[in-house]
Amino acid sequence: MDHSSKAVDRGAKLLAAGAVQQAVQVVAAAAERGDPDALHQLALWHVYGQPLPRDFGAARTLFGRAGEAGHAGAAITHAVFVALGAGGLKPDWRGALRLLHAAAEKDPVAAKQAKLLDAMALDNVGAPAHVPKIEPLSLQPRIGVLRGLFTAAECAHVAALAKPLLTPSIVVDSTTGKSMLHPIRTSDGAVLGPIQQDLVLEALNRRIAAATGTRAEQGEPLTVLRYSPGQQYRLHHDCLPGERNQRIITAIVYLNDGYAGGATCFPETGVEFKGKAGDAIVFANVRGNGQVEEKSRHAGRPVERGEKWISTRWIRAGDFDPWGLRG
Ligand SMILES: O=C(O)CCC(=O)C(=O)O
Ligand SMILES: [Fe+2]
Repeated sequence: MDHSSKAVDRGAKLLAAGAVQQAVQVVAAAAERGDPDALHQLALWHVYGQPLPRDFGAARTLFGRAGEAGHAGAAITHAVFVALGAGGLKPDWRGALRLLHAAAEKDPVAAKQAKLLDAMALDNVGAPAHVPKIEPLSLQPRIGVLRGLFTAAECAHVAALAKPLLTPSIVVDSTTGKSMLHPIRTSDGAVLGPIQQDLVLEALNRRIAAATGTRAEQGEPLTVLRYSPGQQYRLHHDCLPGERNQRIITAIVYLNDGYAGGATCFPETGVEFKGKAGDAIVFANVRGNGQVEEKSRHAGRPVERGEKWISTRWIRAGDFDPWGLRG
């Protein structure tokens, strides 16, 4: 958030100085007086679990109060929390839409989201009425294409949401503790988790779930990657070593086209694919018996000219809720 109240600024300074209790007191007192930024700050602290205990139920209530007090971003996050069932409440898609439409009356950002959502044919639980059929590229392993899974406007929306959050793919070397370039992936990336996302993104996540025959709860947060010329994703497997709740399916939506290079390829199958903006490639990372499918190894070839934008959804075997958002 660009602007914040005096109390929130003071709280940040106190926190930085190690005066944790005072920081919380100052911000909580302002929140009690109805300061929207202070209410929002308390909500975020309950999400981070620092300096307040992690509590998605409390965060949800505070986002709601901050939104009602006029904090536009909080109203949007509140709608997402309602849709997701954050804090152990029942997911409520209709309720979330009502909240967003109410916010849209005053906030142009919410209005734009509402417009994108209004253009989607969704049922009562936010699932799409129609999804494209998977066109097979390979049967063993299963690799297929979903043409036009996202519209051009939706692709632009996802990219715009991620853009300010993109950071270079760096990893910390476990022996030296130094940051270094990621050895496998050289793109810039952003993870659109519950507090970065909006209802449009949630509807798209539900569309990916419907199109892959999975439940949205199985999905990791949507990740956006941007490759500049020379950047690539070297040959890898999406399964995680030793993971019990494995990444069984990957769905990659191409958010743009027109760049040179950058095809997605599966060397062990001969499949090489480059989608048009809005197309998705979907593939299985495990076999029918749940064992890792080695032939699903793949790479994003180096981009030669222009920028390549994709969003990836890694889909787990079971529900994925590492923060206990749904209680
Ligand atoms: O950039 C690509 O085409 C591949 C991306 C990828 O492998 C992934 O996101 O898991
Ligand atoms: Fe991958």
